[in-house]
Order: sequence, then structure tokens, then C-alpha cells
Amino acid sequence: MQIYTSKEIKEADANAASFGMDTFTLMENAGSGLYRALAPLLSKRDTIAVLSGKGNNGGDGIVLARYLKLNGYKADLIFPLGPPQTKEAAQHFSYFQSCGFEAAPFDREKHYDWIADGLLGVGTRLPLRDDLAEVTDWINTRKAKVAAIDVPTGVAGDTGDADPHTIHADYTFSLHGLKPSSLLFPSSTYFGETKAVGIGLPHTSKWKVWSEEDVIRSLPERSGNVHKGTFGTGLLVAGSDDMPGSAALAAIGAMRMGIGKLSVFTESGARNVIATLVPEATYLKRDFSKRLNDLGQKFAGVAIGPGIEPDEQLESFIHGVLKEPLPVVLDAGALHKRAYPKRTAPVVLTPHPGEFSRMAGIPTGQIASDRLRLASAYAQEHGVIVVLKGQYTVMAFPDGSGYVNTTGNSSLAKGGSGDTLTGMLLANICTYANIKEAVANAVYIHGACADLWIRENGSATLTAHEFSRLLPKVMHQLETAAKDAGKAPGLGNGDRFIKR
Ligand SMILES: NC(=O)C1=CN([C@@H]2O[C@H](COP(=O)(O)OP(=O)(O)OC[C@H]3O[C@@H](n4cnc5c(N)ncnc54)[C@H](O)[C@@H]3O)[C@@H](O)[C@H]2O)[C@H](O)CC1
Ligand SMILES: [K+]
Repeated sequence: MQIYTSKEIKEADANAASFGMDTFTLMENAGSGLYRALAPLLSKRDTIAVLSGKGNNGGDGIVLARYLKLNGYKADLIFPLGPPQTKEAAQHFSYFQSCGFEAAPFDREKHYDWIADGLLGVGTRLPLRDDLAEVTDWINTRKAKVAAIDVPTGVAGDTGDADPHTIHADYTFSLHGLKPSSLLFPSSTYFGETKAVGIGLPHTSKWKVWSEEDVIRSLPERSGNVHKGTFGTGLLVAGSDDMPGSAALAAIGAMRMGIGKLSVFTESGARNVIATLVPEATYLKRDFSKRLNDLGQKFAGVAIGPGIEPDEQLESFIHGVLKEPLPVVLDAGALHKRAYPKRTAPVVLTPHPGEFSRMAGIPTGQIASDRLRLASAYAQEHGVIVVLKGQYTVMAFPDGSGYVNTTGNSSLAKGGSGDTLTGMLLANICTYANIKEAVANAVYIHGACADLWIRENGSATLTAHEFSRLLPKVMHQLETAAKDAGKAPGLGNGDRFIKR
């Protein structure tokens, strides 16, 4: 599913209008699309209130109400704030009346099985005015199922801000594509299951949700005449005498994800721990004062950071590595405020919000509600790939494009899960030809492992070394689905609904 800011939606509308596809027509498409998306959830016995505001979001509601009534549903079109004020919404209301229908009064005592929220869309300016907040409060105290049009009233389109009176939707049908607020916090908690509804415009967005179908389509071919050299040798710079486990977890992630060979550059005290858990890896005794030469010839990729305390030696080692022509993943102790040299091989940074705050000099409190824009700005400014971790991990690329991941759950909020992801990323940058797919698949599959875990286990109980047995299962399902192309394995979130 594509993601659009309000500015991009306006541009798409203006472009369509310049070819005669005007707002009236788009509103018609929106309403008929909404009807087709909503009807399968309804029964003919259900009573439905379509609450329309004065703007074009309300206009979409008017068209939806017409389709519901034309198809024999018991729908009331209600204007709790007064009649439509935009030209197109008013025209659609006239047409609604010309079909022999009338608006119904706003009766607070009447019971409805469903409420469609067409009060405000992406034209929202927060906070909600009192008369509107009174209506959203009324909706939130009903037993009815709530389907929001475009966004639940009370959130804006582009940021995670939400008014305290925001509608708690069960479903949201977003027009043309998802809005950033459906993937930001706290706004996303109001959307319910979310789906994009097409309105006849071509897709032009640089941002999308990375889906199961995308993973299946982009899994690298592993059959035929292959050997361990085919899948690259990775260098993992991780772990220390005090934190040997981080290197072990990253090494497990890399090996299970499919790297050909792995060398771990670590302190000698960590080496014994790792060797018992990952006997397949080889070891290099760590000495940051020595420059590792010809990294680009010896390795297909390098990951630096899990289980290492940042210091000057590490920093100058990283500077040396960044001069080498190979893809680099930087995590944990390797994440720092620094400038990145111009290079052709990609740099992948994997901060959680606290690390991103330090790297980018942005207060942590501002990150949750604006992570797509902030990660994208950093990626473009520094020429790096930013994997901003958390629920709905954001992957921002230097060309301004990006993906949002919807797999994963709270079981990942535990020490060690980031180390595993770094190892998985290392494997993928060594084995994929396309860096965006390498990053997105590692993030997706990491989350899918956690989703598999909570199907059978308590969400608090996941420990990162379990990835050792979760990854083979998830990979098996994906590979089977890839062979049987078109058949989704049902691991995480497909393209149909973002489930919450
Ligand atoms: N390409 C598309 O996706 C299309 C989407 N459509 C729908 O149009 C709305 C956006 O419509 P717009 O008229 O610009 O804005 P709204 O309807 O969201 O609201 C404007 C309306 O609300 C008032 N208002 C704003 N903030 C507040 C507030 N805090 N309290 C009270 N009132 C407020 C404002 O003054 C206006 O009167 C989009 O979401 C889609 O649903 C088009 O139908 C077709 C193209
Ligand atoms: K709405």
C-alpha cells in the first residue's frame, strides 16, 4: 500500500483535474470505492449512520450514503454540523436528493449498528472545535462499529498528533493510499484495521508499506549451482568481554538468514561464548588500532556495533571502514552524530528512537509523531539508509523513498532483538543485489518471527536466541510461498488490511 502526505494528495488531485478528472468525479470514485469496501462487512438488517462534515470528507460520505441506499441498505445521511459547504459536496448532496433521498436529523437517541465517519479528513486542523468534539464523543460512546473515511476524525493526515476526542474507529478506509498518521503515534491507535481504497488515480508515491507479497517477490534465488561463496562472507564487528551475547545473537541472525560465511571480529573473552553458540563462524582477534586492509576484497559486507561501547578507537575504525568499497551496517555502539563520506556502497544505520535522537539532535518526544519525515530528512541529508526501529519500523533511503514495516509486536521490545536484526541485515546486504529489498526483507522477516512467536507463546516471553528456531520456520513458509507464487503464507500483514 502506498503512503501519501496531504501535499502529495493535493498534487495528484490537481494533476488529475488538469486532464478533466475533477474533484466531483474523484468524490464519486471515493464514495463508490468506499461502498465496495464496506458492503462486505454489512448485513442488510444493519442500521447505518453516515455522519458527514461540511468539507469534502463529508462529500465522500454523501456518495457512500447514496450507494448504500441505492443498494437497499438502511442508511441515514446526517449532517450534525450543518449542510455541506464545498462546491463538490453540495453538488453530490443535490444529486443525492434528486435520487429521491433526504438527509436525516441527528437523533442522539437512535441506535445504529454502524457509523461511517465522514466528519473530517485530511483538511483537519487540530484541536477539534467544541461542537465537533461533542459529536465525536457521542460516536465513541455508541456500541456501533465505526468505519472512518480517509482518517478517523481527530487526527491529521501527516503527523501522529491526535485530539483527545478522536474517534476510535474499527476500520479506516483511506482514499488513494494510506496517510502517514495511520503509521505514526499516537494517531495510529485510532485507525483500527486500515485499508487503502483506490479512486482511479495512478500511484506515484515514493513511500509504501512493505508487504508479504513484496517479500515473496524479492526473495533471492538459492537453488542451482551454488556454494558458500555464492552467499558472501560477512564481517561482524560486535561483542566485548562484558557483552559477548550481542555478538552471538547477531551471528545467529546472520547465519540463519543465509549468509555464506561469517567472521566475527571481537574481544578474546567474547570469543569462547560465541564459539559455543555459533561454531560455524570464524574469529578475528579484535584490535581497533590496526587497520583492516582490503575489506572490500575479503568481505561482501560489514556490520559494526552490537555489544561494543563507543570510544575514539571505535570511531576511527569506523571512519577507516567507511573508506572501503563495501556495504556497511552500523548499530548500537557504532551509532553516533557524525558526517558520512560520499561513497557508492550503501551505509545502513539502525537506530531506535533514543539513538536517532542522539544522532540527529532531535528530542525523543518529537520522533514518534513524525518518524517518516524525520528519518527521510536524515537519510537524504547524509546519503545513508535509516532503519528507525519501533512499532512500524521506518526504512528511509537517500533518494527520498521509503518503506514502513507492519510486522512485529511488543515481544521485540527486549534486549537482544536489535542485535539479531543487525545480523540478519548483514546477511542480506551480502546476499541481495538490491539494497532496498535486502533491508526491507530483513526488517519484515524479523517482525514476522515475533508474530509467529506470539501465536503460540506469551508476548513477554520471547528471548532473542529463539530466533534461531523461529527464522527457519518463517523462511520455510516464505520460500514455499515464493515457489508457489501468488499464494500468501499468511505470516504477517498482506496487502489487504493493516491489522492492529
Ligand atoms: N484525492 C483524494 O484523496 C480525494 C479525497 N477527497 C476527500 O476530501 C477530504 C479532504 O477534504 P477537505 O474539504 O480538504 O477537508 P475536510 O473535509 O477534511 O475538512 C474541511 C472542513 O473541516 C473544517 N475543519 C478543519 N479542522 C477543523 C476542526 N479542528 N474543527 C472543526 N472543523 C474543522 C474546515 O474548516 C473545513 O470546513 C479527504 O480527506 C477525502 O476524504 C475528495 O473527496 C476527493 C479527492
Ligand atoms: K473521517
